[in-house]
Amino acid sequence: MGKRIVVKIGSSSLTSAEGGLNRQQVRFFADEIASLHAKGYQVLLVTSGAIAAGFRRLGYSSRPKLVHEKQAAAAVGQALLMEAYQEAFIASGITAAQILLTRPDFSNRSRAQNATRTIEELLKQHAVPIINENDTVAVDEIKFGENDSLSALVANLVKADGLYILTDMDGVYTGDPRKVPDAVRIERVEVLSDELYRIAGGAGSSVGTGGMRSKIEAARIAMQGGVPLFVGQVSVEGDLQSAVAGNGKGTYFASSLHSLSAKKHWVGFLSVPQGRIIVDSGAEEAMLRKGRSLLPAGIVAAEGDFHPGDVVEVMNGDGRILGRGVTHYSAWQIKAIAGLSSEEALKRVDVVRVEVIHRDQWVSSTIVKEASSYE
Ligand SMILES: Nc1ncnc2c1ncn2[C@@H]1O[C@H](COP(=O)(O)OP(=O)(O)O)[C@@H](O)[C@H]1O
Ligand SMILES: N[C@@H](CCC(=O)OP(=O)(O)O)C(=O)O
Repeated sequence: MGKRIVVKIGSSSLTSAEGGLNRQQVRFFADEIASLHAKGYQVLLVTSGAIAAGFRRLGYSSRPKLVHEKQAAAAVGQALLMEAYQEAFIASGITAAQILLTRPDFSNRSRAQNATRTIEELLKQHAVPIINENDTVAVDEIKFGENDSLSALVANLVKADGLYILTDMDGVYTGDPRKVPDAVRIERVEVLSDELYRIAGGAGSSVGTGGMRSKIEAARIAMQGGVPLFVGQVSVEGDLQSAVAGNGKGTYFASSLHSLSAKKHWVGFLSVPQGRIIVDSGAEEAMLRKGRSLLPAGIVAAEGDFHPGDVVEVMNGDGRILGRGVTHYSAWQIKAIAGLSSEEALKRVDVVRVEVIHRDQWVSSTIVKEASSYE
């Protein structure tokens, strides 16, 4: 692996269940990063913990649930978090820099370019960019909520050589080890499978948010962006170096051979879907396994009010989201042609092309192999 890496540290590694920052842990991680920095690595840190660090100080007895309460807690906690990191990094002579991002900072081209330029300049000056979601302004529909996906998008944005998602478990197990005692660790993942999504559960602690599920989603984003990743634990001195060297306590994910085009990356990870199209099992099979476009015959129904050119989610009859794509039909046009042959559909509505979603504008939400084989 090369020398530009993104390290993500979760709330569960930095804070206690009762709320409040564990400064010793902050110092520990800063020292681990400093020793890589001293070896010439460019390190970007994506850190969670603002809400968990701030809620008690603000007077809540447990992690708040309502959005505006979490935002208020984050406003307090983010300052505490940065203060602790600044102090810890200064001890190693490293300048830390705060960067707060929201989803539009990735999806809007000029904002993404601005963020990239700032990050490149910080790295050039040997600083460590410390990134978190801008919790106080992120509105619900576009919020990451957990930082796993954010860290994967950052890794793709800066074309990192590796992403290291650190958590309180030493890897992805065949079941949540807190609930399945005989679960075993998965050492290496070459291709994501439905099985992996099934075994990855939610958060194990009261401060963590995404659990293993959001780490698998982050893996999908990074792998398809061409970035290999590690999900695991760094708990004693030297663990981060071992992880970077390839013998860490965790699970390694290979990057996909064919990374997604910029357009597909936007459709799959950055767009905000405007509605849903529900498809039958034949269409599901054609789209997921055979890399085909979605045709009117496979459509069951449409939900939401969307227009041609919008991004929509595609769902099967069991309520499972299969992926996202750009629709060439509006919601009402879809209602008029659902289940019809292509020939019949073209007689009923005036559209530019018969495919409802073309395979070139579609990203499957599960299996990397199929998704990238469409390229
Ligand atoms: N298959 C699995 N393998 C390992 N951990 C799992 C699995 N499924 C669920 N988990 C849970 O995910 C938790 C880590 O996620 P989370 O609490 O969100 O941490 P963080 O704050 O570090 O992001 C673990 O503590 C564990 O209980
Ligand atoms: N941006 C939020 C992240 C919330 C969170 O708990 O994320 P994570 O620990 O990565 O599951 C914060 O700093 O509190």
